[in-house]
Amino acid sequence: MGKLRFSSLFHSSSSSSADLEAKKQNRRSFSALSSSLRQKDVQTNGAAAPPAPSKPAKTETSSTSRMVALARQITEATEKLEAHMKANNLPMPSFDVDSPADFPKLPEDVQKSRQEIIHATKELGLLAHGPRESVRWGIWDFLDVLALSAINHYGIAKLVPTDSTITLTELQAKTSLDPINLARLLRMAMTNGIFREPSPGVIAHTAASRVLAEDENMQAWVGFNGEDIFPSAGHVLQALKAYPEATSLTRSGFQFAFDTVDKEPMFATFGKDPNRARRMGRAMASLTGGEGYEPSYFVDVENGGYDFSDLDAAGGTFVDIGGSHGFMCVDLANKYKNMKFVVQDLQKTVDSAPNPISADPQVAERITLLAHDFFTEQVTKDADVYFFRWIMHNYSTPYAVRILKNLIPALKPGARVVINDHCLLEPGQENPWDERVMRRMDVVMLTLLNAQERTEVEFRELFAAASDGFVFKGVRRPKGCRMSIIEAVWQPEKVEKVEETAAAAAAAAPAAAVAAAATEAETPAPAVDPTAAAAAPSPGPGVDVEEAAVKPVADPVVAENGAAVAPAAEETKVAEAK
Ligand SMILES: C[S@@+](CC[C@H](N)C(=O)[O-])C[C@H]1O[C@@H](n2cnc3c(N)ncnc32)[C@H](O)[C@@H]1O
Repeated sequence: MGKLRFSSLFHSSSSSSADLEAKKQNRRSFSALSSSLRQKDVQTNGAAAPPAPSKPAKTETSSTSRMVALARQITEATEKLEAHMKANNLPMPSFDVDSPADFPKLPEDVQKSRQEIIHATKELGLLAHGPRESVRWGIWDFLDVLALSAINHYGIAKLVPTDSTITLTELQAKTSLDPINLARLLRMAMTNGIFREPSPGVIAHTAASRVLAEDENMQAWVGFNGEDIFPSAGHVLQALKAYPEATSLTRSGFQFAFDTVDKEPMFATFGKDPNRARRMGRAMASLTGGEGYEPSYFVDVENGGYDFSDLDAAGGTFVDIGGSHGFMCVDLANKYKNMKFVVQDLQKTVDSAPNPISADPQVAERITLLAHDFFTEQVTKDADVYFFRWIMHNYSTPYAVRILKNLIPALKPGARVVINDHCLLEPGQENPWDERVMRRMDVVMLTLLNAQERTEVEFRELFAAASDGFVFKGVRRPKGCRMSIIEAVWQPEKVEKVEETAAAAAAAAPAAAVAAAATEAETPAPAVDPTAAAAAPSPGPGVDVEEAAVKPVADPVVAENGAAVAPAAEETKVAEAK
């Protein structure tokens, strides 16, 4: 049950191609299963219909008309956006230092126009550059990161007054950067609308550089990207060459960049450095506070969020695993007045949560914070919902399967497992803005953690790999939200049925054939996870593949904030949480 039946999938392949296939499957999904499921999923999963596919790419000969079509689209969409802003007395977008840093929440159709402008200007720009020049200069984008990262590191934005200007010489006196390097970095950033130079040698803020001066979470976001992700990205090729399967938490670009290969996962490194950990925490706050990620999308039923009315009527229990400081449970408890909530996270996170968790006692008394490591068996038994938000995408398949398996001993029939994460659509199905963000996030996950964003098929396979008892319910996505709601329900009778069928087949088959089949089904593919291979002898027949892969790093360094976390001392029953 729940074992990855690798060898049966490719028993006819040569051993080297089988190795390769096993590595691929361990990383992303089980491709043979994927292709057979893909068509069915589209028809049966109940997910919100994907947006209309973008127009097929035009051939070179029609690029002139495409350019004009894009220009018209940009004009129309811009006029629509501007009309809305004017009609509502909203300030027009501008680089001016006093311009608002964010758009207000726009009606759906106006937001769509805004997205069209962003996408069509990008496409038009690419066409106008032409293929060769686009590639030549596209690869230089890392220099934008370098300039912004240096400006942020030296805190230059905070040294520039918001209501006047400053000369480069004056600015230099306030930093250790000499005027020449200061000027070249600033002028590079100015090509992206960050700072301006109203007269030679005189620097002033734009709206964007002002954000950098005033928004601490944005400073952390730039710092985390520039000083942690950027060096890691520069080492991904090295990591992939050394460990092409790219599943281990201790062999990603991050470890190659910071000399921690086979020593510790990124979160453990951050756990030893409070400043770096704090910066990442703030960077995450910046990200998750951004457009399309607000927790309200999950709560707002009218907009496609999750409706817990039935559970509320029954006084049910919701467990937020890796729930940080419990903000999602606070939002839900504000809406649902009878449900109980358990927020589980690592000890350090639980210890730093606000106390009380809400100023409203009716909310606070229904929320329990509990130290629990999700790489150990679930301690809150018989809850109605086990919820993971921004968790699964931090882990490659072997780890993610282990996390799901750890739920099983606590699950009652009908228990729901709800994941709130990105869910990748087929290329061209996603709206272009979200597609860009999500594809980038997928590669960030590879860079730092050898982890990944997933498609619906891959989520389905994750549950299937954990146990046949998880019945996949599908994926849906609240309107305007970038995160999807992925759900499975625990139906243990399914496991029993599968086991009965297997037993009946065994009884009917000749003993020798059954023995051979069993060996084949349970023998893991070679080298499924390099961490396992390095730390333990190759697992033999009957060894659970994911277990072998996860074990060496699950204890205890896998803890995301780096704490060496002991499993919770005692089991917590739902009753205790009430
Ligand atoms: C990316 S954050 C997501 C937080 C929250 N769910 C949200 O939606 O913002 C991951 C969370 O998982 C917690 N975490 C990491 N490893 C963990 C583990 N082994 N057991 C429990 N929680 C863990 C972290 O402390 C952090 O709060």
